[in-house]
Amino acid sequence: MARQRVPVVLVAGFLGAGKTTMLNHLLANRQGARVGVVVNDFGQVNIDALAVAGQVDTMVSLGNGCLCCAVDASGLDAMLGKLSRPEAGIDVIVVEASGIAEPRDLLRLMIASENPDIRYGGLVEVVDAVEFEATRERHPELAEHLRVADLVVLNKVDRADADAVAKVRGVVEEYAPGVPMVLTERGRVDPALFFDPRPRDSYGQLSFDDLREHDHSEHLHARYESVAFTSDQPLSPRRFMAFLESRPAGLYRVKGQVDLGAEGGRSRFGLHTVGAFVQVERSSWPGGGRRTELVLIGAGIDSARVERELRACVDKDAGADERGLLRFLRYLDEPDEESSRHAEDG
Ligand SMILES: Nc1nc2c(ncn2[C@@H]2O[C@H](COP(=O)(O)OP(=O)(O)OP(=O)(O)O)[C@@H](O)[C@H]2O)c(=O)[nH]1
Repeated sequence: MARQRVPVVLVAGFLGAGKTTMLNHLLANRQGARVGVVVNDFGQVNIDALAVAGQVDTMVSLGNGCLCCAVDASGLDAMLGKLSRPEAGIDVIVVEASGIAEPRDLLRLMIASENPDIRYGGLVEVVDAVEFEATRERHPELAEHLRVADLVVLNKVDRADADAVAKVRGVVEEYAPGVPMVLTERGRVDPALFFDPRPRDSYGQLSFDDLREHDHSEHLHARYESVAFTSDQPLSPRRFMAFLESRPAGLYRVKGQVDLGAEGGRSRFGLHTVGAFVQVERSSWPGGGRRTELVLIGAGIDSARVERELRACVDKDAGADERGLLRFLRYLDEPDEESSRHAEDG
């Protein structure tokens, strides 16, 4: 089995948009997952939630100043390296950019990172629905931030009326066509958008986490859809690649394993996509046999259509399409093969 890489989620957004509020919500609702946090200033982060997870010693403060200025590639890499060590047992790392950090630079650092223990977990841009117009005027670079985002969290919708929210949505969609968007109050996104909860049995003994009061505001969670797809027959590499390359707008994450009918030992393809980013890892099938299992998560996606499109990829003769498979291998993330890439680059 391939080593589990720790996803690194980048959270960006202008001053006061609600990044820290969202981070605290994630910490309070992390369902057993261990969260590593990198922020400039811990002042408002719910340290209790981290303390409960026993992660205090692995927290890394950047001190004063903007994250992008404070770290060069090796600086952030070193920090991520510390947090992603298998011994740290962390399931997800959230990097909160300061109000003035350039998300594009962070994204570059992430994509260029050679740390084998991490993978890109998405760039989330938190947008203040009330202040959107004012922020846009003051910071025209907001357009660029939205363009590179994998997910837009349109926050503070409780403070804007429906017309105003619709208007902001329209502008965001213009700047970031096809980028999934969730509407939130107090940053209450569903943590499953970012990371997977830990299976109960991996907790071991009853932890503080089990005793803690959880945030039961389920109904306030931003809505998203999740589609599970399985197939005992292999998928045609060509058709599956076409599906990946024209993923429906709104599809934020795809994760799982794919059987493309390939022969040989390491023919299980583990797949992670977030936004436009695609990462494929190769490993052996476990004893139980081969089977495609995918979970697709998005906001405003047509689940029936996604399932139909995937079903149409099923091809019992998939293994015969060696050329198609070779093309798919471009996505492979291995040191001696062409590494994973951002779809924009290709
Ligand atoms: N009404 C309302 N207030 C919110 C919401 N989200 C956050 N706030 C408030 O907005 C203020 C700013 O939120 P923060 O989470 O600190 O924002 P931030 O993006 O981390 O801010 P910086 O770190 O300064 O960039 C706080 O007073 C929050 O309580 C929301 O959805 N609705």
